Amino acid sequence: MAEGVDELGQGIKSLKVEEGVNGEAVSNGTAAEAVNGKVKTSDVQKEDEDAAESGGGKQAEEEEDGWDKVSDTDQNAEPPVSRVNFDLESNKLHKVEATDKTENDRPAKTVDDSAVAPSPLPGVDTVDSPMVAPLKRTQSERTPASSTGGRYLPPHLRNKEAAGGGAAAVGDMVRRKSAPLRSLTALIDDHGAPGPQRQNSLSRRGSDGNRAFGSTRRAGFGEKKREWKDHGDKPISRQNMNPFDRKHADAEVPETQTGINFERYNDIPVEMSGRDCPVAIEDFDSSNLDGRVLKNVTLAKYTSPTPVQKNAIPIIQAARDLMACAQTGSGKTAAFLVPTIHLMMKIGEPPVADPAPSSYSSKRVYYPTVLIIAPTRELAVQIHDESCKFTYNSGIIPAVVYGGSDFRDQVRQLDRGCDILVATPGRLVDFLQRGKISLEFVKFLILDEADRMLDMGFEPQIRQIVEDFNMPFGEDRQTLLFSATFPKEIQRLASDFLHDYIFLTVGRVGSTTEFIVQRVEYAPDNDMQKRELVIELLNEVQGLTLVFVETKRGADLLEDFLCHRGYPATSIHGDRSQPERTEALRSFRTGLTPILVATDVAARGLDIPNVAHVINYDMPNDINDYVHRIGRTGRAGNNGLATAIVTDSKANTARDLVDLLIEAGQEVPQFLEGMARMSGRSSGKKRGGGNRWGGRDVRRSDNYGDGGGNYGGFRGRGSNPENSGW
Ligand SMILES: Nc1ncnc2c1ncn2[C@@H]1O[C@H](COP(=O)(O)OP(=O)(O)OP(=O)(O)O)[C@@H](O)[C@H]1O
Repeated sequence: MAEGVDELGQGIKSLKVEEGVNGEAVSNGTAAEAVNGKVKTSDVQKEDEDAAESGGGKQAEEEEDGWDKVSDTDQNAEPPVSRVNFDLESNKLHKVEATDKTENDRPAKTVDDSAVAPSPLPGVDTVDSPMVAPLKRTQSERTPASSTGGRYLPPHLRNKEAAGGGAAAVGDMVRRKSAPLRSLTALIDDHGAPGPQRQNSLSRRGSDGNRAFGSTRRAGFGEKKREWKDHGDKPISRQNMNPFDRKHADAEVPETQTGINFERYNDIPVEMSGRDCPVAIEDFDSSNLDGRVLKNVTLAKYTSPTPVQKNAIPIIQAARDLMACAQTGSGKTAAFLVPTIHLMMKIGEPPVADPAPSSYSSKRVYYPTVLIIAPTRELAVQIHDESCKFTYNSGIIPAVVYGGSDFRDQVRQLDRGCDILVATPGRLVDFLQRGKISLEFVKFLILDEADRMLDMGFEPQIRQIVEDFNMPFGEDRQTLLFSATFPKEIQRLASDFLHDYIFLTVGRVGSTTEFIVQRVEYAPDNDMQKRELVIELLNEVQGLTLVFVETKRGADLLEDFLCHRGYPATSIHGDRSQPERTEALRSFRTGLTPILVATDVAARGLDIPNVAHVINYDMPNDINDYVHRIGRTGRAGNNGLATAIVTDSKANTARDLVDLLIEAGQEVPQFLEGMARMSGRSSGKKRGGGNRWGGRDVRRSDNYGDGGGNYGGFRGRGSNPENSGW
């Protein structure tokens, strides 16, 4: 039993805590894996997402077993939990009756099949049928043995070689209208006057002969541009609401007190590598953005672009694939949404956007043009909300699907339109396997928090989504990867999904912003002492405070402790139901409960204004997680404070932390230096020098191309030698 629990009373005593090494609480069944000589927590502890919550398909569950089964075990093993809630009004603690979390909190996995189409049969031609054909290609269709001649082919080349055979055949099966075949760049060329940067870039590229313009490859959009329809009186819920009207959404959330200080980013170093990098824009007005999009940018009160936006917008407008790395809170979401929506306006609606009028939900298939994948539900919802802003009054309709919510509700939402689909991987695979969503007309694939999406937890599922469900590839799809961190090995893996991409860094890859003051405190491996330290820190700094812990149970315990001591706290983690998670975030955002105890489920992407202080109660084992966690404060050029509590059992993190602090110009306490020396692990190379954080474009350190930033003849994993003139 963890120390300090007794004092919390009977309700808390019933909580069971496993003791790990050094008495540290660990989640039941958690697997710790040694990676590169350091311990990396399993994805269960990270609990990022969908995990066991992808509502249905057996295969989806099996796919997820590899990285979430432990979570199931954890839940099943957990005894009934009593909670103590703090009532702000009465200023009292309430003990809530014991509930069996296993039964009550666990999101339903089963889906009412009556609401969805039955599994499609192979070989059904659905040209005139509202029922969809199987979207999943078989292995033999993807990689015909004859086409490979028995030699090993990396996954990205398999698709290409198979395109003339199995893949194309299956693609034909699901094409609902006989649209002329157009590549993405041909569409953009035909359907809109390109901006100056893109013209330059495209003509250069054309003269290089590196990319097949006007390719006759199947692309699904017609010769004739179909404008995005004005949906008039159709009930399109979110579109009917003004996303800029604070009345309908987070009206209770105070406006950002400190304002946006993006001019503070102006000195930040920007690096681009790749062939024919477009010139950065200076302001939104000179960006040649579609008028509707520009209007929405103004409505969002974005007066000038952030550095990542200045550089990413013209790259995306030029139809180039992009791997972009920029610091937390620096505006990456708009950096990919704004130009993508601009291009959607240029190319118009795909021919399948119209459902057959008589189609019932259960038989309809949804064909997004843009697919955005994010690791957590909350982040998916946030990106969807941002999409609603930038597509306002454009006729383009964003939708979001994520685990832990009712499948049928999400199907109903898709009925209103699904031009931009934001999804978490598990629920998306579920929809795909049920044939409810087709990726055949996806022109833009965006991975937010891309390094997380491609790490060992999510990568198999992302690969499955990209390779097994008929999504266009190569030049028929534009792929955009964004994150604040991009470890080298993930960069290498990511290039499987990219085509002749540009690598953009704003600031150092994986660095923290200098607007965040970082402090490090030593504490013994003793929860009681750590908790007292947290109380001290809470007394010291007023304002919204986010406290990160390692385990779900640890989050519950700390929340209860704080409430017991009269501190208004709530928590968010993977064992809480979706309504509980949503409510916890809302209550934190609005300041009703200004302390949020969270696992890594809240570490990435969440944009909560005015978080004053991030406390790492448990240091994460991976320094990249630390970067994302502390990035919840100091956003949009504002100041922030982060305090890390380092214990002896976390000495393995000391070296990376020291390097990071030095790089960010922060004070390094002596005890941490000592710990770093004692831990016996030397970082070897300096951060930013192409080390494992991936200080820069991995293509440079891997001796690709000429190494000088011009990769005209660069041959990355994602490039097809045939197309790139090799
Ligand atoms: N050009 C701009 N002008 C004003 N505000 C902006 C601009 N771009 C982005 N913002 C705001 O800055 C905040 C941070 O943006 P965003 O969430 O996109 O950051 P991020 O780089 O994706 O962070 P993270 O790495 O944590 O995901 C948001 O509140 C967003 O609305």
